[in-house]
Amino acid sequence: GAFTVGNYLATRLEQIGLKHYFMVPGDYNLVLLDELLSNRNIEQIGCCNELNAAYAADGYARANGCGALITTFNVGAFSALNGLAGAYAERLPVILVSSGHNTNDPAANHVLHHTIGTHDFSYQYEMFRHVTCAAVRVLHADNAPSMIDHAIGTALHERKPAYIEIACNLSDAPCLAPGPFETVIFQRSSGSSALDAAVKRATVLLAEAKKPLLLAGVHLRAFGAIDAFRELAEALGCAVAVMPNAKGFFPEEHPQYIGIYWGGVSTPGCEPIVDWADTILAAGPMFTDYTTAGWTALPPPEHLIDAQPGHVRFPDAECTNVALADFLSAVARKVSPKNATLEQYRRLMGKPVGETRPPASSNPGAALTRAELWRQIEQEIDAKTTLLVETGDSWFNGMYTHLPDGARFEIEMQWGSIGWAVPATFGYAMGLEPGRRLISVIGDGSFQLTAQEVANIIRHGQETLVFLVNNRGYVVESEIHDGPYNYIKNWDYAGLIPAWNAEDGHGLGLKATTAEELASAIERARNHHGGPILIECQIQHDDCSRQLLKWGARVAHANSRPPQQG
Ligand SMILES: C/C(NCc1cnc(C)nc1N)=C(/S)[C@H](O)COP(=O)(O)OP(=O)(O)O
Repeated sequence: GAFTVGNYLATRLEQIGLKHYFMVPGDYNLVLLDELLSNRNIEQIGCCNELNAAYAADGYARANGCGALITTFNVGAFSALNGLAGAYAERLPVILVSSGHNTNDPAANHVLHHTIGTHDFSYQYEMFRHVTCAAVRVLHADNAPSMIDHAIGTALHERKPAYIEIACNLSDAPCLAPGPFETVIFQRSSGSSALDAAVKRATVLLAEAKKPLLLAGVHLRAFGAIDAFRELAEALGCAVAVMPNAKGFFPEEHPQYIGIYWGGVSTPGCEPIVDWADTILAAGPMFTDYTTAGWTALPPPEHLIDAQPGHVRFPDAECTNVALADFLSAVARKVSPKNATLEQYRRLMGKPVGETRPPASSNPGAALTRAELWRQIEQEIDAKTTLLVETGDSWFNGMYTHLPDGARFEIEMQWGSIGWAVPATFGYAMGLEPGRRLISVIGDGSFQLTAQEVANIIRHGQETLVFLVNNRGYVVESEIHDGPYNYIKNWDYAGLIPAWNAEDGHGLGLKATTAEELASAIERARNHHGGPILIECQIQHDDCSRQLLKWGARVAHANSRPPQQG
């Protein structure tokens, strides 16, 4: 039959590669949910709340390329706002669709439920405009195709979230059939002369350099430039470091890899080489207070070629309208090998050592420590594993965990909103390709924000392994600046799993207070099927990474800069 607005939307969501989308129902969106259900190629996934639905769509987008969620007006969308802004920060194309008021209500001067009780219905749209790259309000069916395509196409081009509001009485209104999909997706391209100019400049600088070095940045994945970066690395033959939120974007077993560059908490031997380089080509970096360890790890501008998603900044010029992948590939074809930085690293460090780990604890019955926990986690990571770490000391412990070729790493360093990890774990696993597995490491403090989404991990039988690090509170905060506010009520975390199982779940909750209890819990996890395994790992509050101590001091110092006088 004729297309409706709802199944126009469903067709586009299917065409951008979604197999699932997340939602919480509400009276405004029930008809839209029916229209979406009529498309059998995409599956409707319920979440416990809309913040979790947004985080799940974020996690799904990390595994699948993009994500979507459906909310009801105001009370649903506003919970999702934090998750949408996080998708913006993390450069993930998450599409939020919120149902809105009936198109007759403004003219009827109605006041409506789920609003702040005024006659202005546009404030939700106004708020979402600030955290999306495109925001549209469909208030007439005629405009639905162009508005929906604009929002979705821009999100995919910009690698940022988009907002689509659809009046509730338009969900099943007739609308034109969608045109060919190619009209929606427009690839990021470079101006040919702009690209030539940028490549020429970079080639000259690299030809003059005696000791160039490559630095991988967080935008490499969002803008499809991971392969181009590797091409350039292998053409140059120089040392390659990665920024903390680009971990895993260059293989850690590659002979040119020299580790994480994170200032004073860099992988041993990495920082001196970055400091020694005379030209650093950073590909897609975000230099922030966190990624520069409180501004202590900023490459000097006079040595820096800063290649961003749409432009390249040189010490003395900026070239715009240049796509990152195009730029890196083109430069790769022009440069000649210069391996001085790699040679120097090998003089200093011998074979790449990465982070040296202490040996297994001599007494397996001793109280579990952070070092032993992560030694055992590292052993679980293989080529099919993704390691997802929540904001907390898990950032630092995960950061220095070795990734075998094929392993992946997920971190939300730019937004850093605790509570992201449980729903993101749910969404990531929903989009995971068959044969791969997910291990998530989540602190007790973060877990308490969105824990209930574990019930949906159980509902869908996802066999995710979750390490719940119970160190009795907010240790990152304690190490930056302690106070009574960093201590929380303890939960029986492993004991929650049977509660969420109820009569039909197959989750497994285990506790580990010693090395041997952890080893046996992991062994049981290997043989558990039909649901997630949550291992509550109990360690001391101050048993944190040395990197957190050093990084925390620098971030605390950056936070405490006095206001500029005068
Ligand atoms: C409270 C807060 N950050 C402040 C914060 C507060 N609220 C939101 C939504 N996001 C945030 N980052 C942070 S990092 C806690 O130490 C996390 O505690 P936990 O999950 O237990 O991990 P660690 O103990 O390893 O730190």
